[in-house]
Amino acid sequence: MSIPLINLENLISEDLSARQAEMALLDKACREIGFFYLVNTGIPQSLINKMMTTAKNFFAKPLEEKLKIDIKNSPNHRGYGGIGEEQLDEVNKADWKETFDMALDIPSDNPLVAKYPSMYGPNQNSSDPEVVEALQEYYVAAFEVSQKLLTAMAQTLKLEGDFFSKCFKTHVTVLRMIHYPPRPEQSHDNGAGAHTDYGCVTLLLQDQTGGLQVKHRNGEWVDATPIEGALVVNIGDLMQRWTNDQYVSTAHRVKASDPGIHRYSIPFFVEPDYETEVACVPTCASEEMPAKYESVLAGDWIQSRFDATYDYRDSE
Ligand SMILES: O=C(O)CCC(=O)C(=O)O
Ligand SMILES: [Fe+2]
Repeated sequence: MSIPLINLENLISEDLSARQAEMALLDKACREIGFFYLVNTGIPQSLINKMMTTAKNFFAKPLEEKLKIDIKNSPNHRGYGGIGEEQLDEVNKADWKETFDMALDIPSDNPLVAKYPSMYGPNQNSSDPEVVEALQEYYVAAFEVSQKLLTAMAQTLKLEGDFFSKCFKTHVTVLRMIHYPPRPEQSHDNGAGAHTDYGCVTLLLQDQTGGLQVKHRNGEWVDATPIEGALVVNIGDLMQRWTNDQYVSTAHRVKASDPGIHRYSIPFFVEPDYETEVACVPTCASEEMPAKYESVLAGDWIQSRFDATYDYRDSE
């Protein structure tokens, strides 16, 4: 079993037959494994390289400096998360990784901030302007890719093209940088514990180290071997729910890095406006296959999943 490859250029092609052929591949990937490589994304290699350098530079800063923007001081989950902060696998050890999260910077006087303070609000930025600038540039580029992809997914599901993308006005999409330092002892094999992602789709930029594994339906763990210039895309739980389990949100994990190895990855968690009502899309229900889930607000759903994985949120 391998992870399929989807060409974004074909998905947005003027040539109808090229587009339909790629849409069929996309549909199959979303239904069967929920993971695919996305190539020809239009994100320049220079920006990809800049992001990898940015991640290295950011995490190489002294802990004291990173802790000035500690995620524990952010009501809306922005900033730096130290090693051990997150435990994605509820049974095994905490993840051997450090993280940085940012999203749309919403001024405190926006009513959405008062209404949903744990999701909306300002970022906690690095004091290094180059880091801030690179992250902002990449956020815009990755968002553009996500909207093209969601449009293609809507078309593939025989919905209006803007069915998903219209739900991204004040969205809660998160850009994260992750550093997996070498594991402290041979027995600690958890870079990121086995989990599914919460949102619509995740676009992952990874370095060339490897370590990400995807759980196939037959129980086998498949390596998501890095491909230069490609993003690894996966379906999240919200999209699975939205499509009545037609598109699958698949478990994945990251092995901890070996001695001397540092791995960097940059996921972009594509998540719609908080108040998006997520109810079974019309083309995914029928008499034989009735809607399985109650409608839910996207933000409430994501929030409930967050609470399960972050220790420091338990007391809130
Ligand atoms: O670092 C990776 O390759 C994947 C990370 C991941 O799955 C996540 O943060 O949700
Ligand atoms: Fe993930």
